[in-house]
Amino acid sequence: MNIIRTVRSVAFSSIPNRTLSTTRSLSTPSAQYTAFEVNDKTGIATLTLNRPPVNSLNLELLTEMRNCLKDAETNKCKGLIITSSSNSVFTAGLDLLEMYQPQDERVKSFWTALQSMWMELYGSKIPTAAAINGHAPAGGCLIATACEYRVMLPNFTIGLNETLIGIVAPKWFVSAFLNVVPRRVAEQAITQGKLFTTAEAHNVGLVDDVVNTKEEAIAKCEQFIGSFKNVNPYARALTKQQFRIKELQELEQQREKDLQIFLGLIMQPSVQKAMGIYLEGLKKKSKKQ
Ligand SMILES: CC/C=C\C/C=C\CCC/C=C/CC(=O)SCCNC(=O)CCNC(=O)[C@H](O)C(C)(C)COP(=O)(O)OP(=O)(O)OC[C@H]1O[C@@H](n2cnc3c(N)ncnc32)[C@H](O)[C@@H]1OP(=O)(O)O
Repeated sequence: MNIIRTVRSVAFSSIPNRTLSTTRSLSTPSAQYTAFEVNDKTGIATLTLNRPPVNSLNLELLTEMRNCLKDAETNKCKGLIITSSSNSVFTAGLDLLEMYQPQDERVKSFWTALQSMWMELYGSKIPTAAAINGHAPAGGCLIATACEYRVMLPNFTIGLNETLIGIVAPKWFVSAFLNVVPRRVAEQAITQGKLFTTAEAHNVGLVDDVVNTKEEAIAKCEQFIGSFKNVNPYARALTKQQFRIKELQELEQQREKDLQIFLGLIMQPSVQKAMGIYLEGLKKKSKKQ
């Protein structure tokens, strides 16, 4: 891949207890919806989702996320932090327009890219952390739970709300959720399509910490990644794999079947109708604001 390296100085003087540092921006020429930077001092990469207004995950954004993750691993970064450029939305989840009245080839590529992105993030060798600085419904929660650590800002929401849209969260969405939330809480919440407030999410273990600002969230993620500094990275990666291999193998072996189930479900007229109504509701709400 053709990686452009630029060196960009970032003054951290406004952040207490931080020495001046630099970040390298590694970005592919086509990067449109993401910013990817590596802190030269800590070796930690930050992937910022930047697809206004709500960072909904379309094929291009998913592809860019995969490229960033690959860059972080190839460049032997100490860890990866995922965050958002928005002040109110981490990501609104999958771009509903990819699934509503979709084109055949595009929707297949879209779902396949989502599967790949999830497997690469969930199974990543390097430590991963989510600085959730906004709402994280559905696919947003999927990305957060694929990471090893989550910190969230107050008064936002997170969860798997698919049933409220008339769609079903696939098993692999649920499996990562189950890593952090007790089974009974998960079953009730996901069948109800519940979105947890930050405080509720913290209470059930869906997020590990709550802080007030994005800077504090990034610092918490750095702290988490830094906690592995005395751990052999190879031993760490293999140990992580032992915890996650089952879900990864399950999806890898069922990829085609999972795609066909997805297509079968979203192409049902009743599902298309429910999605259309949901989208319309979002648009009406957006116009009122
Ligand atoms: C056995 C089963 C196996 C397989 C199953 C198969 C398939 C099903 C699996 C499919 C899985 C899907 C997971 C998903 O991620 S679906 C997406 C779920 N996301 C949501 O429900 C979030 C919807 N959005 C919101 O609630 C709000 O937008 C949000 C709280 C995030 C932000 O609110 P805010 O007030 O800041 O913004 P809005 O005014 O609401 O929105 C601005 C514009 O953005 C559009 N929008 C919002 N979300 C989406 C989205 N997810 N996709 C596309 N577009 C979105 C919204 O319509 C506004 O548009 P305009 O009016 O400005 O044009």
